[in-house]
Amino acid sequence: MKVLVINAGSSSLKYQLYDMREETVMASGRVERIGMDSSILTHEVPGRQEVRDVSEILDHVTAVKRVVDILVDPQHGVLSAINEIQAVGHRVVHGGESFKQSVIVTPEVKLEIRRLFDLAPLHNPAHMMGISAVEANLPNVEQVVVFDTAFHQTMPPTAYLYPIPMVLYRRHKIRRYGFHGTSHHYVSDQAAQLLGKPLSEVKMVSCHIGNGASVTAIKEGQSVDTSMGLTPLEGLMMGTRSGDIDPAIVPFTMNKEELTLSEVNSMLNKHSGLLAISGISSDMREIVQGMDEGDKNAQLAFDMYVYRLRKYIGAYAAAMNGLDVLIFTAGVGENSDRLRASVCEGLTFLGIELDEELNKKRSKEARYISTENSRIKVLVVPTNEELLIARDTYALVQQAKQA
Ligand SMILES: Nc1ncnc2c1ncn2[C@@H]1O[C@H](COP(=O)(O)OP(=O)(O)O)[C@@H](O)[C@H]1O
Ligand SMILES: CC(=O)OP(=O)(O)O
Ligand SMILES: [Mg+2]
Repeated sequence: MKVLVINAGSSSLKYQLYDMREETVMASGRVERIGMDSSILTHEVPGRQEVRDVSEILDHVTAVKRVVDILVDPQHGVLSAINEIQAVGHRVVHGGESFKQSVIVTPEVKLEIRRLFDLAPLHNPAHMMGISAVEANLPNVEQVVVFDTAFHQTMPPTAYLYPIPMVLYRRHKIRRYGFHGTSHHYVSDQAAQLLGKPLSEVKMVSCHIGNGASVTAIKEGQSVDTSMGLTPLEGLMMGTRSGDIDPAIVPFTMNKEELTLSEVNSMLNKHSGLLAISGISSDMREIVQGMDEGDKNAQLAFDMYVYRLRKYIGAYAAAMNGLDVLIFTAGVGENSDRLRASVCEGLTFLGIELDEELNKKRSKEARYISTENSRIKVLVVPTNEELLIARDTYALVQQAKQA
């Protein structure tokens, strides 16, 4: 079976086409700047040269059409007809409390995703556009949605409730949901395999450090706490997001600076984090470069980022009364040995001992970066959310066929 995986954002759409027989990626790519003056489609087929196409793509329906067209293109494509795509799996960031696992898309499921627009205004409307765009272009294909929140539905109320009036939870479902669950789930499985131990025997802290960043405490293979909350703003300092701040800063700043709700939201989501402190960039590569050139603000941004991450790791070790494995994943976690070294430097009291050589080695494989004697094992595990989405999609569609 061929499964197309789609991660639709507000102005971008990433895709991967899988052949599920061997779980191979046949093609992958992304459409960027949807709805802007010139959109860019980048398409890659393993072993062939990357294709870049600049044109006007005004909406997600057109974006999916372009993706389908290039997949069947005689020169750049990998399929002879579009009906070879038998199922489409979508990443959906917010599944609220309704979805504890992936599901086949039905009218009820779509209604529920719409109901959750309020809780993930940057993400869910874009995912819904992706789903509708597939309906328009591939009308007879089964669609599956895989939620970032699903893996975290095992958290106990002590972890997911906020100490605010309970009526807000009852009326509006204000609670911690957590995100990047597909990634935390995938890397914890991979880590257990690498260790050769069942998940039931290990306490893990998984650090997904990309553009968005979150930490999860995983006990017996289940998420027991995670740093993102009602929305993907809480927790760690990120590229452009503040992470944890005193909530009183919101009304105080609104008052002093005469900001509207949407302005303060934009300040915390898009103009904070590494970008705000460094004044340079939200990209960790540029921060590290700035540090090396002696830029004090870049150094401060890096130090704050590390300090806040280290505090979460300590907190989650306490939350689980122990820690056996620390995992780094996603763009920064997989690629920045500097970040990993700095985080671990302050965690020797826990029994973490990093192997400098192993930490510096570059590889696409899951690997140890701690010394043999390190009491807590430290791993780098490349994430693969798309593969988990493809697997869930395949499994659900197979099940539906047999039913
Ligand atoms: N070699 C590197 N060193 C430091 N950071 C890196 C490196 N390569 C990528 N990154 C960081 O990874 C981030 C993207 O991570 P990624 O997980 O792909 O994010 P997302 O999926 O949220 O878009 C970039 O913003 C960049 O800061
Ligand atoms: C939920 C979230 O923050 O996702 P991303 O890291 O893709 O922005
Ligand atoms: Mg990501």
